[in-house]
Amino acid sequence: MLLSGIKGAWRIAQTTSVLARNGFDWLRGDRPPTPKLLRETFEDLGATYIKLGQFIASSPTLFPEEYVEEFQACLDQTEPLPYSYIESVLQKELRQPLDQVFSEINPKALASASIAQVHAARLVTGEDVVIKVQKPGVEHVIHTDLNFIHLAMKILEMITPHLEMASLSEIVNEIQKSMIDECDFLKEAQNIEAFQKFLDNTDNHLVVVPKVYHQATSRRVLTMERLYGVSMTDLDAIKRYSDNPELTLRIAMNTWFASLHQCEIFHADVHAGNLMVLEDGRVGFIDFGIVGRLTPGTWDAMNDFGEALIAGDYETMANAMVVVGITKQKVDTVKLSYDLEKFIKRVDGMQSVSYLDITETENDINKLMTDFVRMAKRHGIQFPRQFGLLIKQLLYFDRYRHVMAIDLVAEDYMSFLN
Ligand SMILES: Nc1ncnc2c1ncn2[C@@H]1O[C@H](COP(=O)(O)OP(=O)(O)OP(=O)(O)O)[C@@H](O)[C@H]1O
Repeated sequence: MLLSGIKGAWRIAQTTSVLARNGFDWLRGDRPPTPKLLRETFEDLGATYIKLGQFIASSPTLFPEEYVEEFQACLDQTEPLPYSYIESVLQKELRQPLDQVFSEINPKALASASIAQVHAARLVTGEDVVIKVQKPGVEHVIHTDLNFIHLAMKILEMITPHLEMASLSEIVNEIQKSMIDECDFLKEAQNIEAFQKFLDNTDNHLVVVPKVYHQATSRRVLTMERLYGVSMTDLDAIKRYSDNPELTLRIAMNTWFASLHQCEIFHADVHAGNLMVLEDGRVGFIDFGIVGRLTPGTWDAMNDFGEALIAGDYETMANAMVVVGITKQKVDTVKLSYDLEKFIKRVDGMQSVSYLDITETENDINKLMTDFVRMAKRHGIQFPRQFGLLIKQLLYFDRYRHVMAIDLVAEDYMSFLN
């Protein structure tokens, strides 16, 4: 889509003024901006750039560690927009009087991020729902921000000088595609329903995803069943709803692992805030905006990796890493297996940690991820982003396991993997 008309012109003016305010002289030179300056600028520039920042934060396999680290702090919680704006999006999108769809909508937002705002509501048919409403203008900005592509290429080129132009433009395309996907709530609805189908196929009644109400859903409005419970960040609250928190976590992990090869998508953003323990003790998965897809080859290698991990067979793990990664040189798998052993022992040694705080956990996990990626790079292996998402998720679950003092035996891992 072309950047056109007054809105496009306004957006250019807006971007230019933020850049000027933040002293973006570096754009004309060769020196990259400091990670902090870049992050603050992205936050000022709004949704498109915040998403670019989050992409950098979640891609330690691609970007330098100081940027990945700094962008963990890229804020995606914003002041809620006044309800009148949200109401106008709802009216435009649902194309019918709102009181024919909802008997009530709470004007106070439950949550507000750069792309969307979430409100609690009730359908005229009586069901309690939440409505995720895209903020006005977001999709237009993301579709038409041509100067975004230009600027993003320039920024990425500066912070990753070792990457070739071809891979850079591939990355920018991937970023744009994932942003556009995240703005299409019909896609998110499809992801939720793909996961539901997987739960049905595997007879899994212990995990739920919110039911989607299609009569009140569009590209910019997602109306779904309201799940009542607590997020998994709150260990004490979990204990209130579950007699057996270990089992609850086991169920969440087990389900996620099974989805890797039995579901067409996997949830690629399962931090504790997106996992809920419901009042009846079941586990709820929410926020399917970021998902991954595994190719059968990656799944097989991942499976080998997992089985070798259980058996303590570091050389087979090293071979599996070579299969998944992109290598330009011959990898010395014996040396790699020594480094892997050291790494796994370090992860195992982090048993003393006893918090589930989201930021702290993110920090620790990113540190481990960075080290893992650095180790692979030292051996000439570059991982695709999907594999990075997967390993990060594994480290997350490993952290939950330690925090909840769950002693998983080898059979547990095996059952997760099969
Ligand atoms: N089905 C639901 N039932 C109850 N609460 C929900 C539901 N869906 C979302 N929420 C609440 O709204 C918050 C934001 O929802 P969601 O994560 O889908 O939006 P988001 O804009 O992608 O936010 P973020 O990316 O910051 O997590 C959740 O953390 C949760 O508190």
